[in-house]
Amino acid sequence: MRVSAKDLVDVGGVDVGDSPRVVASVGERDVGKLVDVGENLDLGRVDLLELRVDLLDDPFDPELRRGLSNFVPGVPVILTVRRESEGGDFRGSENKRVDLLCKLIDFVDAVDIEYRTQGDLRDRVLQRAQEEGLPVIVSLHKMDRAGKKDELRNDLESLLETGDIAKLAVKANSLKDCLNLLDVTQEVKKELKKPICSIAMGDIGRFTRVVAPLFGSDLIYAPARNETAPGQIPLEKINYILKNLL
Ligand SMILES: O=C1C[C@@](O)(C(=O)O)C[C@@H](O)[C@@H]1O
Repeated sequence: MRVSAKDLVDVGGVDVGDSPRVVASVGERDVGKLVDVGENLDLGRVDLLELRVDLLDDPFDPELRRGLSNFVPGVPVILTVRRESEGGDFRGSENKRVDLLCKLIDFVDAVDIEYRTQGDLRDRVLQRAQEEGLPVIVSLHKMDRAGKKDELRNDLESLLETGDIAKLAVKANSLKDCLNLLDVTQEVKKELKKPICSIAMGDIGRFTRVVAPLFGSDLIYAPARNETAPGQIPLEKINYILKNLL
């Protein structure tokens, strides 16, 4: 296995890899609302922002660039244009999606690309990010299943071979799925010491969103306003739990 990721990854001045970071995920239908979320966000404990551009009614809205520049001063931004098969809402072709990612990369601090993106298109994003000196989160979303431990381990290792931060989000259909994911997260973190994020989506997996950091997961995604994935816990609750329980 050739793991190229560093132990600690700098996302716009925030280190990812040594302690859990809270990512507020912003999913709005238009740029005006997106800017409004940015202006009114109670930062509590928000380390990073994720912009879910695929959730905009018009992801190509020229106003978006203006909205993105200095979105929330001081808080680094991750760019995501999620494809439909992995829980997103982007309706155009894969070429268009990758074009958009590459165009908007100038305005952000990190980019998220799905591992299963067609090879040459994925490489385009990786190369563009490298040119800009930006870290890449390589993500894999299994929307209806998790898989056994071996599969989960392979998934995390493949992600780490491809990008700087590995993000594995799977649908938990049983408590066993959650335990497997936590177990594998702990093992991979212990062995490879690389930045990873593990999430069990859905109601059954909800608790993993706050527990996974205890097992070595480095990112906690929570909605800035609207839920952007099944089973997310509101940001205020995440903050409360981090402050009082973890
Ligand atoms: O990949 C992820 C994680 C996520 O799917 C979640 O389950 O919280 C939310 C998405 O916005 C983000 O891009």
